[in-house]
Amino acid sequence: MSATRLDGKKIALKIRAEVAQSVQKFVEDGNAAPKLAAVLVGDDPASQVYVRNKERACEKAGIASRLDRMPASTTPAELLARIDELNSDQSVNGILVQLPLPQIEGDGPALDEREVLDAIDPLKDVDAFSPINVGLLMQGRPRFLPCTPHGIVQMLHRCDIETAGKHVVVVGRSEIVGKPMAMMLAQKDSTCGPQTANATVTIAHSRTSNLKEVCLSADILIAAVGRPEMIRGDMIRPGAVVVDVGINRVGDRLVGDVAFDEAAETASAITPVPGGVGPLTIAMLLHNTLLAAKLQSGQ
Ligand SMILES: Nc1nc(=O)c2c([nH]1)NC[C@@H]1CN(c3ccc(C(=O)N[C@@H](CCC(=O)O)C(=O)O)cc3)C=[N+]21
Repeated sequence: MSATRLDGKKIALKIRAEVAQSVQKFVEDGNAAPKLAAVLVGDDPASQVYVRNKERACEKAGIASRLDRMPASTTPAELLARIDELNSDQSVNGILVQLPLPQIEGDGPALDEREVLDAIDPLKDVDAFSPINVGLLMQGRPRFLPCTPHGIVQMLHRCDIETAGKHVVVVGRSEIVGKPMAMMLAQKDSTCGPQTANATVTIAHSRTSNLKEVCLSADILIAAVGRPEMIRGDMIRPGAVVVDVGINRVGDRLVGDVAFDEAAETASAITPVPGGVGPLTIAMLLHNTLLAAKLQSGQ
């Protein structure tokens, strides 16, 4: 392996320490500690782990949290009522509805993710999934930045990886990662984070016919497709930076969207899974929760 391993865990701990310091200052200035409300519907084991990790990270940063567990049989009306309650609860600064929502067993009405996310007060939308926050980002005047793409931007910046003038290929076009990631890297100057804009961006996806050629033209390749190890070594341009957003459970192993060992032969730098992008997502969630508290206190 010749590539540098980009240690997301270490960078995330640094960011979390910075957030903790800012939280402390915010509280010393006479404000209540920021508070995050997480809503977990159903009992998906992976979601349980994520939500617990988020709670623990909040606690370490001095951020209060509450977890609302709701059964998989929750109806849309019940979930929307809970979100309303959190929207009007002045002590709650950030609201996160853990995705994916469970698919209904039996014949009750299905939970529509879009409808649920649309119901979250945009000022408390720490995931930045609401149409208002997506629109603001699109227009280059973001309020909240979505956690995973923001974490990637922070990592590139903190590892001195320049994006200006570079060709970035984003593989995947999800609302959560691919689309906002592409938009952020194409922005002018630093509207979406320091020194991490002005890239030439290509969005590739499952219907891209010449995926290998497109990937081979990337200076920075961001894989966010959700298919285990689909990006192979022969798709990496020598010296490219590879960012692996994939979190795939294969048996009892956690693997990314990139075949790490192959890609590391050719790349100049690469993020591992685990220990890459995942921890950064949580760090930026804490950042957004503090930002939400500041916005709501008029700062
Ligand atoms: N409303 C909402 N917001 C989210 O941000 C959200 C979500 N729903 N649903 C699920 C996905 C996934 N996600 C991860 C966050 C951290 C790790 C993470 O820290 N992973 C560790 C390993 C964790 C493990 O071992 O399972 C790592 O990569 O090193 C992974 C995945 C946030 N998501």
